[in-house]
Amino acid sequence: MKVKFCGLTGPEDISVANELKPDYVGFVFAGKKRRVTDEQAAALRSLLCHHIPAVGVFAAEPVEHILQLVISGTIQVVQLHGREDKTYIKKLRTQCDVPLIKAFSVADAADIEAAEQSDADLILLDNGAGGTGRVFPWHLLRLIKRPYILAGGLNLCNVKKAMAYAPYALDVSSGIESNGRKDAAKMRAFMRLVRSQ
Ligand SMILES: O=C(O)c1ccccc1N[C@@H]1O[C@H](COP(=O)(O)O)[C@@H](O)[C@H]1O
Repeated sequence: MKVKFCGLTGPEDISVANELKPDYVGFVFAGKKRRVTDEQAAALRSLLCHHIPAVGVFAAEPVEHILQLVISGTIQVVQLHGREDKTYIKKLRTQCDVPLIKAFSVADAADIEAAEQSDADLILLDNGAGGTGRVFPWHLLRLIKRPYILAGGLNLCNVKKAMAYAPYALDVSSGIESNGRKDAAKMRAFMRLVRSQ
C-alpha cells in the first residue's frame, strides 16, 4: 500500500523522507499551518530523493501558479483541495500533463457519489478542508468503487484499521507530528506499521 507524507516544511523532514522512502511527499501551498513558499518548496525538492514525487497541495489556486511550479520541477503531482470544478480541472489538464488528485470532504453517501464522478486521475477522501487531523465516517468507504487515497486523521493508532479498507494510498500529516512539527519517530513508526503488512 502506498504512503504519502504530507506537509513537510524543513530539511530535517526531507532527511527522514529520504530514509523511509514514502511513495509521495506533499508540499502544502494552502492554509496557514504548513504552507511553504515557492522558494522553500524548490529548496526542499532539491534535497528530496529524485525517485520520490512531490505533490503540490492547493486550494483554488490560479492555474498559472501551479503551472510554474510544475515547469520549474518543484512538483510532479497536483492535489486540489478546494472547490475546483470540472472547468477548472479541464483548464489545468490542457496546460499541464501531470497526475491530478482531487480531494473530497466526506460526510455522507452523496459525497462519495460526487467523488466517484471526478475527472481527476485519483480521488482523495478527507474530512473537511484538509490538514484537520480528523477522520470521516469510514463505514462510507464500502460504497466506493474506484481507487482512492484515504486521508484525514490517520495516525499510529488507526492506521492498521485504515489499511483494512484497502485504499490505493494512505495520506498522513497531523498524525506524524508533535507540537505542530513533523516527528521523525512517528514518521518511522507509521511507515513500519504500513510496511510490516
Ligand atoms: O495540511 C494542511 O495544512 C492542508 C491545508 C489545506 C489543504 C490541505 C491540507 N492538507 C491535506 O490534508 C489531508 C490530511 O491531513 P491530516 O492527516 O488530517 O492532517 C492530506 O491530504 C493533506 O494533503
